[in-house]
Formats: sequence, C-alpha cells, structure tokens
Amino acid sequence: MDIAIVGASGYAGGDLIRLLLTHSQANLVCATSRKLAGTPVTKDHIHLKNLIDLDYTNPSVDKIDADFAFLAVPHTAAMQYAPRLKERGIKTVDLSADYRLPQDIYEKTYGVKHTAYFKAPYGIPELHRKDIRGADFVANPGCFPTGATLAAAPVADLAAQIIYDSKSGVSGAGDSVSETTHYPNVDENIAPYKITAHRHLPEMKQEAAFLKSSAKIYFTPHLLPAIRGIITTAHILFKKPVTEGEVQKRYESFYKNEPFIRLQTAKLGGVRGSNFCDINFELEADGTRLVAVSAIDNLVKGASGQAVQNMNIMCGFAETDGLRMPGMFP
Ligand SMILES: NC(=O)C1=CN([C@@H]2O[C@H](COP(=O)(O)OP(=O)(O)OC[C@H]3O[C@@H](n4cnc5c(N)ncnc54)[C@H](OP(=O)(O)O)[C@@H]3O)[C@@H](O)[C@H]2O)C=CC1
Ligand SMILES: CC(=O)N[C@@H](CCC(=O)OP(=O)(O)O)C(=O)O
Repeated sequence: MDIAIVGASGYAGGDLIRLLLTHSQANLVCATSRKLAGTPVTKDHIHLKNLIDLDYTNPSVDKIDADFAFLAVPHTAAMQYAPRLKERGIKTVDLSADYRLPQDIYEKTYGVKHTAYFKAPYGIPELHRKDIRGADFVANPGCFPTGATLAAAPVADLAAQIIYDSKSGVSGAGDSVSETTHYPNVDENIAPYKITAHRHLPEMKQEAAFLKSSAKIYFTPHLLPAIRGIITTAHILFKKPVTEGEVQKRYESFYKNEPFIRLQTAKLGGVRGSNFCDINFELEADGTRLVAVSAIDNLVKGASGQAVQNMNIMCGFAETDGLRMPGMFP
C-alpha cells in the first residue's frame, strides 16, 4: 500500500518512517517538508540512512498519489489538508489535535476557528476499535490523554474524582527549539507546567464520559529530563470503597487480548521505542483510592505507533504489523 506522510521531517514523522520500514504492507512514496524539500529524508533523519531512499517534497495535497496518508503536522495545519484527502478517497490518520474534539470545545481550547470541521473517530483502539474499523479518517489522540485514559479506563465509572499526574520527555514538544526545551532548563530538573489548564484536559474528560464516568477530572503535566516517554500516575478516588479482587478482575478483563497493554510495573525503560503501554496499580488499604500508573513512549503509543495501529485496523491488516519491536532498555 502506497503511503504519504505530510510533516515527515518532524519527530512524529520520523518515527512513522521508522515503524513503516518494518511493516509488511507499507510502501512510503511521499514524505513532505517545506524546509527540506528536494533533499533526502536522511538529511535530518540520519538514523534512517541506508534504510530509505526518498527525497522530501513540498506538501501539496493534490499531488499526493497514495492509498493512505498520515498528517504529522501541527494543529491548524492539519485542517488545511484533511478535507481534500477525504474528498480524494485517501484514508488518513491525523496526528494533530484538529479532529479530536467537538468543534466548539476545540475552538475554545485552542483559541482558533476551525475552518474545515467534520467528525472523526478518536483513535484509542482499546476503547474505539469498532468505530476505527470502518473509518476513512481517524483523529489520533494526544500523548498525555492516551497514557492517562488507559491507566484509569477499567475503573473510571466507579470514580468520583480522577487526578492525572504526568511526566513527559522533551520530544513531546516537537523538534522546534524553545526556552522551555533548552538543555540547561531541562537537565537535572523536573518542572510542572500548565498546572491546572493544559489543552489535553478536554480529551481526558471526553474519554471519561465515553467510559460512563461522572468523575471530576484533574490533570497536571511535568517536563522530565528525558527524551522519550510519559509516566502517568492516576489517583482514582472512588465513590464507594472497592475490593482488590474487583479491581484486579476489571483490569484483566478490560485488557484481555489487547496486544499492546501489559499489566506490569510501569517504567519508561520498559516501553521506550515500543508501542506498549505498561500499567500497574495498587489499592489504598481502605479501598477508597486506586493509584494506577501507566508508561508509554510519547512518540510511539502516544503518537506514531498508535497511528500505525489505527491504520492497521482501518485497512484490515494485522493490528501488530510494523509494531512488534520491543522497548529499548537500558
Ligand atoms: N511529539 C509528540 O510526542 C507528539 C506529537 N503529536 C502531534 O503530531 C504532530 C507532529 O508533531 P511533532 O512531530 O512533534 O512536530 P514537529 O514540530 O517535530 O514536526 C512538524 C512537522 O510538520 C511540518 N509542518 C509544520 N507546519 C506545516 C504546515 N503548515 N504545512 C505542512 N507541513 C508543516 C514540519 O516540516 P516543515 O516545516 O519543513 O514543513 C515538520 O515536518 C503535531 O500535531 C503534534 O501535536 C501527537 C502526539 C505526540
Ligand atoms: C512535553 C510537551 O510539551 N508535550 C506537549 C504535548 C504533546 C502532544 O501530544 O500533544 P499534541 O499532539 O496535542 O500536540 C504539550 O504539553 O503541549
């Protein structure tokens, strides 16, 4: 299947290429970058040298001759390409935030007008596989909402409050340089940011509602001195005390047969470079609070890996194709 990546020079675009190189059905025919058009993809993605022979082109949706497209561009840029890809019958996964939320909530959260809105399934396969299967366009979730939602999903309906405390590696901010991501500001440091009002909170609330949870949702992210990975500690405060047996049974049955969820100690070292989400949990002695911890690689299960997983479901391929790589430890 011929594939195009719009925004292939970014971090998510680079990881899409890395994963697609091992996919049995994928043939990358188009990789766009406005800054690097006309130069080899390996000019900036030096880790892909000898594995791919393709030049970047300028993004032009009408010139994309492919069966499937990934939009790995910033929010507001994706909406410039999405409708035309849809019209042309090119199945697409959008990694940006442009189609993750209802239009009014998107516009309020991002402070911009959506100029090309349509509804799309939200691409967490463990929750929305049925809708993704028949879709021609899927909105890939944000990295924080993926790790957070997966940590709490099996018991979310029992909760009165859920507090997500997340720590992310710096690649979550993309490849552009900023004061926040400047090395001396990150190394030997852990800093909270957007402490009560991060733009991913509405996605977390949306998924809690989908899970029939009436819980009040809170979220605070932190920046870690690491490149990849997100650890989320979810404090799930129950309406009524629960038992350990009930919690164990819920997690085991919710994630039974899920190829990328592993119920084991969540550490960045266990998932880095892979599409796995590791989850472990511990119940407060009086049964009132569950602390569930998840670990994902923000660029894989939090972005490009989940996007390939969605492509596999949309196209009827094996769900794990291109995604069987283990984590990298140490
Ligand atoms: N980094 C992460 O962990 C995650 C990222 N995402 C989402 O994935 C998308 C890509 O993120 P990331 O790779 O980190 O970002 P980067 O900033 O690293 O890369 C952005 C890419 O988009 C291209 N681009 C920028 N503006 C436009 C435009 N107007 N039209 C066409 N191409 C454009 C850039 O190349 P050029 O400017 O040369 O054209 C580059 O290839 C974003 O929407 C992000 O929110 C989602 C989950 C996690
Ligand atoms: C460390 C860091 O800066 N992370 C980004 C989230 C990255 C991501 O998944 O977000 P979108 O796809 O919604 O852009 C942030 O906090 O804004």
